[in-house]
Amino acid sequence: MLKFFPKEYEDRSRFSLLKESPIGEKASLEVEILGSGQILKPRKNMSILKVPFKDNSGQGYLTFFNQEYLKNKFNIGDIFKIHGKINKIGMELQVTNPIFEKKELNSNLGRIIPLYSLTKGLTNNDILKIMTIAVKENVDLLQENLPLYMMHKYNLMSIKDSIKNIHYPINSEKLKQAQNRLKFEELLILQLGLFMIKSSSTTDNKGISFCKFKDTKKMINSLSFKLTNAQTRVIEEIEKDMDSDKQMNRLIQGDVGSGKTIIAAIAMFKCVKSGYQSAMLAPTEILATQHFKSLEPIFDEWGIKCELLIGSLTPKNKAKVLEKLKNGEIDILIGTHAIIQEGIEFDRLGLAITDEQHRFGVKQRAILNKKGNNPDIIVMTATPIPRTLALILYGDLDISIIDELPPGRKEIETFAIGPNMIERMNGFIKKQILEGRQAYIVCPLIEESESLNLNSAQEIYTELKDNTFKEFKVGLLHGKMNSKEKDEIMQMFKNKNLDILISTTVIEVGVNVPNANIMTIYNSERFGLAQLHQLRGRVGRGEYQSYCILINYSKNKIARERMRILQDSTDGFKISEKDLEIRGPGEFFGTRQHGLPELKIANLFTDIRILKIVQKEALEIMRIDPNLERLEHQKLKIEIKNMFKDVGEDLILN
Ligand SMILES: Nc1ncnc2c1ncn2[C@@H]1O[C@H](COP(=O)(O)OP(=O)(O)OP(=O)(O)O)[C@@H](O)[C@H]1O
Repeated sequence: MLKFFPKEYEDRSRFSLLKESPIGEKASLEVEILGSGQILKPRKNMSILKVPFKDNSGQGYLTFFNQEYLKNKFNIGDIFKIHGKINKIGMELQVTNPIFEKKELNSNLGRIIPLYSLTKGLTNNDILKIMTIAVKENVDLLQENLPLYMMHKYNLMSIKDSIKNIHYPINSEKLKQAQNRLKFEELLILQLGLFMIKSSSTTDNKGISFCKFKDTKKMINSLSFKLTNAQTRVIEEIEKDMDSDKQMNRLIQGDVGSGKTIIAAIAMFKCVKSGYQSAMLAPTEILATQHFKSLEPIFDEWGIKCELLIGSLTPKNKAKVLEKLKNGEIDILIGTHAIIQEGIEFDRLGLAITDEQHRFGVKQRAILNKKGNNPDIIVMTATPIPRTLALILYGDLDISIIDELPPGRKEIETFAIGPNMIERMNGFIKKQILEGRQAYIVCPLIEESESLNLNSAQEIYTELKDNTFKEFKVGLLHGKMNSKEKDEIMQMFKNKNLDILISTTVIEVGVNVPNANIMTIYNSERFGLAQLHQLRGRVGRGEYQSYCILINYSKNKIARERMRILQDSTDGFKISEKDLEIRGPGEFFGTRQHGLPELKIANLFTDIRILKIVQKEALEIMRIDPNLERLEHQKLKIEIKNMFKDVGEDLILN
């Protein structure tokens, strides 16, 4: 009970005067009852109890709907504390269905009231009552998890006072202190846990040493382009990991178009040349197919056998691929994440490459480890995350960053427009197509929806194909199509059999069609900035000047400001930091999606200030006491195990 924290608070500590309280908002008043209640029956099945009152500013009525039984509670001259919404009906001021309490029973009014998550049959008042007992009878049993030196250093509130104040705040300042202290502890436990998982998974897991094949230079030299300095550096980091016999767990972070695919290819090349198999897992079938089509010819030159495994294969072909994989005839398997879940056996899996959308937690690693002899793991991400957060979200991985784009890329010109400019925009698209280019048009929905007033891909497709762009070849792509249909459309667009591709966000990650130079996004206000940046990254991948047009349907100031951020910057890191600043955590992924334990009180995004301090302390603890063996750290260790139990990672926290 004590750790069942309120989800929010209602400040009923400040009393106001009736006449000064804003109409339509909740207020706390101290009132004197002027007369007995009157019951009105405006309709059948409806009664209104009206009780006249006054305070120092004037008179009004408490009104209760269908609660006649309350009539006897109010007697002339009684003083009540009340809290409710102030309404003005004609000339009358009313407080509708207020919470009320006789003055002498001072408990739930006149203070900051915690509001808890409820479920059917359980009211906030029930919880308040139980919590009062729970706190009273148990709070003294609590012991500090945080080491004393840390409590002193940051002047943190004691655990007993924190728990008391979180459930029964004395005032808003004490509440803040209590919250900060509990957040501090929770974030520290999370961060320490992640650091420990990282050290145990890198120091304990003996992996494969790929030193038989040290030199990837030949393959690199045979490429049609020269690697950027950043790519070269990242390859060196990967090779170092691969040569060592520790299991690699590395995250490669690179902005859109920074050239991550080729890095994956080079690592797989090294793996295969050392006598092992490699798997590359993509988030969508479209992407898996694309990787296969671009990498297969490269590997073919080196006599490396590469296969694609996706849902649209016939059972017969699938069985063939699986058979060849098992007996070692296939060197590289490219597919979606499904390929590690299904009953697939490798002959000698040495390296798995995946993307950030599926965090490789212990469970996934365990599956993979079983499929090979602790294969190396590379996770790729194009989502730029500020370092503080990367340490949490990927706290168990080593991080490499590709902070440079291939040379010769032209900056994408970004425009934010209103719906009134769509016609002009279409004119511009026509002109570009006539010059030989192609365009993407992205919509937030697949089909029309009655409840959401948004553009759907289906609608826009019909409209553009039959009218606006009827002289051009227009295609439609969305997530509900089967993989064969998706692949066909994607292939047609790649081969320039389509001029315009209308799509939902299924094209968001990784799609690479260098001839396409216009990205148009309907209802851009509905997307996250990081997502818009990803979508924009689908253009500007070739030699042509590229354009991104954001159609913003919102008049809201923040929406306009967000569009401006995209117009002003093409740096993914800057964009995500700015977005966090103005929008807060909303659009960024939650901890759950990353397979992290659920937090009870801290928020990774809004509590970034605390997180930064905590990270410094966690690093220091790891330096002086990596296994948390010192007496003052032992309670933390127990809490870490508790926290990670839900995600199954307590297993490796010895
Ligand atoms: N060093 C380089 N010089 C020139 N072109 C490069 C270089 N590295 C990669 N490319 C090309 O740049 C394009 C983008 O590369 P890639 O698809 O690997 O990007 P990415 O990092 O995966 O981006 P995204 O996250 O958008 O998928 C590809 O056409 C690729 O061939």
